[in-house]
Amino acid sequence: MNTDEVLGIFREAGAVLEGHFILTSGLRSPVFLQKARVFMHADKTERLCRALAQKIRAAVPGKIDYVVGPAIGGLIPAYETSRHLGVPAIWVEREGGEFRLRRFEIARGSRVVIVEDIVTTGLSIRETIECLRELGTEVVAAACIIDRSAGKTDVGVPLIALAEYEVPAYPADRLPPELAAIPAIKPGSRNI
Ligand SMILES: O=P(O)(O)OC[C@H]1O[C@H](OP(=O)(O)OP(=O)(O)O)[C@H](O)[C@@H]1O
Ligand SMILES: O=C(O)c1cc(=O)[nH]c(=O)[nH]1
Ligand SMILES: [Mg+2]
Repeated sequence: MNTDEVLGIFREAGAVLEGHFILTSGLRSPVFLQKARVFMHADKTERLCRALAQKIRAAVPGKIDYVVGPAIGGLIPAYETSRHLGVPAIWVEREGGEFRLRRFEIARGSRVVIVEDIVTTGLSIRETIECLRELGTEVVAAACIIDRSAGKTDVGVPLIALAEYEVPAYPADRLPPELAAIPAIKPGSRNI
């Protein structure tokens, strides 16, 4: 599946929003990919995640013990991708602001692949890697549906993106005037 097809699915679902958005990194952007509007459709989610699973299989040699999704955005794509990989899906979720594996036990040395929805700065994936490494697991790769950095983000492990789509993002004190003129909203779940 190529980038146009992935973006086509997002557009068809009404998931490409325009306005003034506060991203999880604190950056501001005129575009927000509201993945929930895609993931509400099982057929669209299946198409995307089957293709992502194929890309992961081609890129990751050896066994994968678990797929790990960072909640909330990673829950559905991690689950659906794991179904196509034939391995269990678990998740990390925030407790006191930090990602924790609250509901599962995982053996030290387990080989895991993180599956995210969207990557902008890679902050959420790096936080997930930190949590998983503290548990003694081996993070063999991370994957996402759309990489908004278009390959520029370094998360410290190979990042497998189904699509790369570069979208502008600005520090809050360096907004272009047309963005500063629009009230900002924060759609994601960090700090709520
Ligand atoms: O690469 P980054 O700069 O970390 O940005 C991408 C992250 O932002 C979103 O999560 P968010 O924390 O907004 O909450 P959500 O998972 O509930 O959507 C998205 O799900 C990714 O996890
Ligand atoms: O960077 C983010 O927080 C982010 C960007 C985006 O387009 N979609 C999303 O869910 N999160
Ligand atoms: Mg998220």
